[in-house]
Amino acid sequence: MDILDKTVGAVGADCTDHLLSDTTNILSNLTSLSSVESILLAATALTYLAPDWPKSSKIDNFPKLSPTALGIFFRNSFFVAGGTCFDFVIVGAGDADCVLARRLTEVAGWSVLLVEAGGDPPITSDIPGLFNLLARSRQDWAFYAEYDGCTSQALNHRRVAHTRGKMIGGSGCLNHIQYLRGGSRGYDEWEAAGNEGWNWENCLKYFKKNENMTDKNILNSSTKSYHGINGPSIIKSPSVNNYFYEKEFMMLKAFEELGEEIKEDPNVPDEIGQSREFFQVMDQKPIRACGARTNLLPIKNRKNLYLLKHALVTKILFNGTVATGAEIILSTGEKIEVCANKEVIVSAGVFKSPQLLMLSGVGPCEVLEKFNIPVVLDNPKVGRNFHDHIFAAIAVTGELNPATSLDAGLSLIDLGTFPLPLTTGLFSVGENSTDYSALIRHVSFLFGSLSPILYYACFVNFNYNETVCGAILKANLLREVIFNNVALMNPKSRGYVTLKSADPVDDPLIIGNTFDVESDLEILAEGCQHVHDLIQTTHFKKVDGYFIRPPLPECDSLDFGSKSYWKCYARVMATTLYEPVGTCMMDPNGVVDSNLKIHGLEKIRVVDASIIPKSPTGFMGTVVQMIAERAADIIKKEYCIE
Ligand SMILES: Cc1cc2nc3c(=O)[nH]c(=O)nc-3n(C[C@H](O)[C@H](O)[C@H](O)COP(=O)(O)OP(=O)(O)OC[C@H]3O[C@@H](n4cnc5c(N)ncnc54)[C@H](O)[C@@H]3O)c2cc1C
Repeated sequence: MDILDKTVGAVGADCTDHLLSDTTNILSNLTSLSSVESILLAATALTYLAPDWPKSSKIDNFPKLSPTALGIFFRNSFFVAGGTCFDFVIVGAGDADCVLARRLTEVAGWSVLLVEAGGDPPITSDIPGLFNLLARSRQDWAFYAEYDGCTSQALNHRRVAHTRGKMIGGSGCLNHIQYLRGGSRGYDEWEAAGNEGWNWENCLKYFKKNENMTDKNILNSSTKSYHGINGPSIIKSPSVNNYFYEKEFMMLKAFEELGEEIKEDPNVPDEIGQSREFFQVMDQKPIRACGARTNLLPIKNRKNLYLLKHALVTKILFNGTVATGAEIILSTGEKIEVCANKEVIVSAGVFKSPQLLMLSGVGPCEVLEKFNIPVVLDNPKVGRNFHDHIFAAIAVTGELNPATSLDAGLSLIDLGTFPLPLTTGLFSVGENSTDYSALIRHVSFLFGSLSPILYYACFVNFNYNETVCGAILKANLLREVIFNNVALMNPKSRGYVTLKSADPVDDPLIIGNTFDVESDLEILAEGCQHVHDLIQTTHFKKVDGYFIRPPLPECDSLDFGSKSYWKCYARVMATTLYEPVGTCMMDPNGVVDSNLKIHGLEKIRVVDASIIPKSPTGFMGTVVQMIAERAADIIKKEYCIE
């Protein structure tokens, strides 16, 4: 039985239940396009060599020995025995962990063990244009939120698909590597909520510390002072060819006609404006420059760095309220325990971190009791405050030009043209155009006609159903499609993550509560309507561009263009922009304090996207790397290391 068949809750009274509609003929023809993708993949793979990722430490039944001493003799093949002690045991080797590993192992006297459930990133991760293929692959945890009976009916199985990386580098190795920090206000709000030191000025310091901006235009501009040039994260704008340059310019112009300002540099803290995109891409080669490559690879031979791959942390061990280590299941099925002299750092991401804490006895008492988990600390906030940048897609057609498919296809090989997104920007809806709470971000992706990548993006990445993707792919047979992600930046609704069972191998239970607060839906609906108006601009009129209106049984009886239509559209089309946060919230009354230590416990911190109390308007990978940079400094300071 398909795992998804287990899902699907009750359908709300006012929501029509239309699960999967008729498959179109077109669609079945288009499935053969995956062979195009295979050819492109094979051709592109030839131009790459897989990097020599750090080796996993060997596991043996050695008695307790100093890992540092062993490391001297067994570089890359040292032993981690049950009971071995490290100064820091880090759960995960994801986006935050790679930064932490780099910074903490700078202290030669500290030993650091990363325990990662996945293995090495595959070649599809290296090639930026192929990141779509990683969704639902072995490297994706592939979580799904529960159906709430009322939203996201246009998705397969009516469930939001939460892709999360399961490999060295975590989600950073399958994300879209767009580099966007967001506005200053988002960070200042963290401090205003009682999280001392987490303000824009301080965060900027750590964004810069992490950054190696290589874009010549930015480095020669007045915004240079906002950027770092000595950090590990390589940032650049893609060197676009004429085709993409022209399209980028066209989109910026179209948004300008809709009344929006054009910005040269999206990473200065102004809130509102449209700009082209910046990415984490290697400087000379178009290879993903995610945290694993830029932070972990360069330090893989440090003698105080230890790594266990294909190893799942199943429990944090406590002595009273003091964290002492971790229980780990190895790929062989063997269970071992390691101990942490200084700290355990939980960095397993927004879904797995709260799950692991609960499995270890830290969380809401009633949940722990339900699953017979001995209580270490009753904290009702663990798993709460879950929120995301929810988006609805507005797809419009561009030029009627079959030849562009060649350009789009070739862009996978000529990676100088990657990535496909053209522009991004923030705008505000509602009567007050500077209303911060009503901010919307759009990301516009261009797909040349007959694009296999659009097929993947629609079905696999965004998980839209056959009816929706059928309409979009039909339009794409002969025309370019501009796929706009219209995303809510400051949602008030909050969901939660909790346990499905006491089995650490089980997925956590994810409840989105997406539009619990009605104004969230109203703002997203207005955003959709605004982006739909692109078709009224000069370029789109010239090329007879149109909005690809997918058949939506829940909405089709409503007046097209009315407020109620757009509200219905936004509700039914709602899905994730992959930026969930908040489940181990940093707050004086939350889960961690401003030093990221868990309230009420000792020798344990959380450092990942789960600590974000309220989503800023940037992309979360960018934000998480900054958080890890600052966390490393906080830790060093506590141990009096300069
Ligand atoms: C498809 C997609 C596109 C995105 N696009 C962008 C973008 O363009 N720009 C951007 O800035 N952000 C983007 N993001 C968001 C960004 O990638 C994430 O927010 C960020 O990487 C999260 O980092 P993290 O450290 O919190 O978690 P992760 O990077 O997910 O790391 C968690 C790690 O812990 C491991 N783990 C979990 N549980 C255990 C356990 N029990 N034992 C051992 N290991 C465990 C996981 O396997 C994983 O490696 C995107 C995300 C996705 C999924």
